[in-house]
Amino acid sequence: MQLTSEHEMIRDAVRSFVQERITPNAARWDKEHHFPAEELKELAAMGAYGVAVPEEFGGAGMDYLSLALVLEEIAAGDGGTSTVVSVNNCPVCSIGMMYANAEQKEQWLRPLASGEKLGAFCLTEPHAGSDAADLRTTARLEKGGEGDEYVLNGVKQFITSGKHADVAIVMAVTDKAAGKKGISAFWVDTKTPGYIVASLEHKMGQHSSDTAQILFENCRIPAANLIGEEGMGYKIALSGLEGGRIGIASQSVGMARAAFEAALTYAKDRRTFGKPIFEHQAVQFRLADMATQIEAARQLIWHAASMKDAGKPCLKEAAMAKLFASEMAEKVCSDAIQIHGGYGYVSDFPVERIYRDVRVCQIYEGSSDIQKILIGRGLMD
Ligand SMILES: CC(C)(COP(=O)(O)OP(=O)(O)OC[C@H]1O[C@@H](n2cnc3c(N)ncnc32)[C@H](O)[C@@H]1OP(=O)(O)O)[C@@H](O)C(=O)NCCC(=O)NCCSC(=O)C1=CCCCC1
Repeated sequence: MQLTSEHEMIRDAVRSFVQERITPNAARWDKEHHFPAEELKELAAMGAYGVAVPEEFGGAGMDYLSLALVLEEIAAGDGGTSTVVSVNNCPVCSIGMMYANAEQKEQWLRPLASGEKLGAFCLTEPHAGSDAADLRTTARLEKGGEGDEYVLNGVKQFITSGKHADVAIVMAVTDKAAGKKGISAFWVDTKTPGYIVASLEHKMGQHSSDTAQILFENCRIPAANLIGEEGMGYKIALSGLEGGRIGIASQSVGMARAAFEAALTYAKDRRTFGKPIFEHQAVQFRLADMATQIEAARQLIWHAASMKDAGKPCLKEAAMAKLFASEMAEKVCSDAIQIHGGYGYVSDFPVERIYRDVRVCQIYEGSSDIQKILIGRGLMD
């Protein structure tokens, strides 16, 4: 698949920004666990927070293919930064586009898509990751007084941007007896009393993005914050994850590309047995495999994104892209370390950090095994 000149322009604009403002800082952000608020604001001003959201709702008015390109470029500079941007686009803005009513689009979607506010997605719980329907967080409707309110109680785990987000989409049980159909989705202003950042995870990588455990303790929100209708929350969450998986696949390709480019540069420079190691066929074959795998993943992503842009169902295609790209990226980043030899294992070279950053792509937004479940189901259709 080929890009249009408009897509190339978007990619090149983000690439220039990333090379200037993100790549040179990524190692320091990793060491200092620094959240790049300033650079994220600049990305937001470029339209990166709501790439596929129409301009009438504050977005950049582009498409999912553009979003894939934007996320690949950001991830090539820094994995953690791309995760923050990815979540804000999908599932957060995509859920806003698909399920918010007109008032909610104004109140919640517009500031998120324009980059005025940052979003988080609260689905996972300490005991409910892959089995996402097994939620215990509750939302109890209380009528009267100042107006009808939902009262949220429970714990959410591994929440990207949980500390820095202004807005969270939260899935909670409104009718325990109804199982999957008893889950509802809500907009929550993170300044609401009872939204508590309980702790921050100490992660292997992606230190520039925060991952928090969030406690909901009698967190009272207006009943008007319900997204869609009661009982629609699980479906809302799963449909948001579909686009999110294209995003995670794209960031996997971005990180793999960065590791590959570092390995290629190193291989041309480093000499053994009287010549650059690039000229040893064992190293050249490894690089050839890496380049091929990256391009194959990219094409799967562009295919899934184009289907989404055409309004076609693409659950299977998004899962294939996410599965292939995240598995590929871990292998490519590992090979990039191998080409660097001992230097690949120390933090003087970027591949050590990129390998730590990319590893989680096989786990979050649905592990590789969950993607296989979705692909398998798609084969039955
Ligand atoms: C696939 C799965 C393991 C099991 O699905 P079940 O069989 O229960 O669900 P099933 O019966 O298939 O479906 C329910 C309803 O939902 C509709 N629908 C599904 N997909 C879609 C879709 N794509 N579009 C529209 N509707 C959809 C489905 O039709 C059904 O509706 P109906 O009741 O019939 O009216 C699911 O639980 C899953 O996926 N886990 C991984 C969670 C998981 O991935 N977290 C990740 C948490 S977030 C995360 O990790 C992050 C990381 C970093 C960035 C931010 C987020």
